[in-house]
Amino acid sequence: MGLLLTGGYLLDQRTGEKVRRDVLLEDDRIQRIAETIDPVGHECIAVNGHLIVPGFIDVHVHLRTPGFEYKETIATGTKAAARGGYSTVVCMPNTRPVLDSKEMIQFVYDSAVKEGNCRVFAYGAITKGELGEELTDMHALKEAGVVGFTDDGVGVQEAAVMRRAMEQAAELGLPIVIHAEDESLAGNGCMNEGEVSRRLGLPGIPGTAESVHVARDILLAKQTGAHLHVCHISDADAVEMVRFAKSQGIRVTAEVTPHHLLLTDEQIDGTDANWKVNPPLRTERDRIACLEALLDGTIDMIATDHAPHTKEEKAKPFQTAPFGFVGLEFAFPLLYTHLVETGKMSLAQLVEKFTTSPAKVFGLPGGTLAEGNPADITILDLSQENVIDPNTFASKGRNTPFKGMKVKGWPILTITAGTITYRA
Ligand SMILES: NC(=O)N[C@@H](CC(=O)O)C(=O)O
Ligand SMILES: [Zn+2]
Repeated sequence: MGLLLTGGYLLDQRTGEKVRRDVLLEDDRIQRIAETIDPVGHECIAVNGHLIVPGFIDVHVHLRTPGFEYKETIATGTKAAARGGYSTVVCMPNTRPVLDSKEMIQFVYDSAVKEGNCRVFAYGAITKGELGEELTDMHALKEAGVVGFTDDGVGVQEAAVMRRAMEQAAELGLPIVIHAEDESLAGNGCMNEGEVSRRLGLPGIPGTAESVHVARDILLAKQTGAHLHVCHISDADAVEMVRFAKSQGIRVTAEVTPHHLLLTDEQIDGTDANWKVNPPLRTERDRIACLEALLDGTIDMIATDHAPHTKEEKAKPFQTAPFGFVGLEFAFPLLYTHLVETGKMSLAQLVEKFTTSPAKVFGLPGGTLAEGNPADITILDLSQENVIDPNTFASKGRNTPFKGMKVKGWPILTITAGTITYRA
């Protein structure tokens, strides 16, 4: 007996057209895709004309375990992921202790088996304790199953440390995933440096704090042959560097967040730390550069940088509150509404940035719907319109500047490895 999804539509990958298809799942695989499939002997779910897409993949998620379980746990973070239509997340190592050893990776993977609600992969740290000094045992981390290396949350300050990390990563065939931030330029900034920060009298983080590291690491990737992946790109010059690197055949990929595609520093009044994130919301010029780069393929994928913090932490003054937004539970409808419904990008293109592209870049399961592939599936109701209401979140974090926004195109069913993980 299989699980049969009847009466739904798939997106034709070539034409972007919606085509009527039944989809049969057996165990953890897609068994069959056809115009009609005989329901006899199967458990049926009537999809009622909704859209069937591959389960979403988010390569930048802070699950906060171990050490910060008061912000998020693997149980709550992966439940939030399933509600947002995600089948797979890759979690960040800036936990306490840092995920910088085989044992810590194993701990996260064991916990995910026990309490997870989607597939969980982890990055291992580049340096021990994310202190930027001593390289981790990257070989051991690979054996433990990491999908890449990052010191996310902080930049690796020493170019020579990054060079050695890239040499190792190139040998191991895994990506170096960068949080691009030069601390000597970022200083104690709390928002983008520019007209708005000056008007508000708040210390700024210049775009160069990001672009200088992106440029440096592209050159090191060229030198070492490592695959460089740029996290949460937000600065127009950094985007231009990635475009140039790709044109030169340097192995670089990049992700952008929903907030850097939709928001700018002009919307910040300095009173609400739910608008504080790193990298900071930048200018309209930067935002447009990110959007154009997403459209022309310079930016490969969308990642939420889901970074939960407590209400108390985010109630602090703008200068002292922690950086970060949650994002898993509404990323798709948010972008569907603002990018697809407004005609800026096609539905097929948006889905690709949530699925096929991250799967391909990181070699993750899922990402495409085909017979024999993993049964990782999301069903979207493109006409359903809801308000983003933090009180309904499964995440412990409520910190989002998108609160109260009405958006369309919500996930109504998520299936991971053939198991229903969310049903509206
Ligand atoms: N993005 C953020 O503003 N914060 C992240 C760290 C990070 O992704 O850099 C966090 O861990 O809270
Ligand atoms: Zn980061």
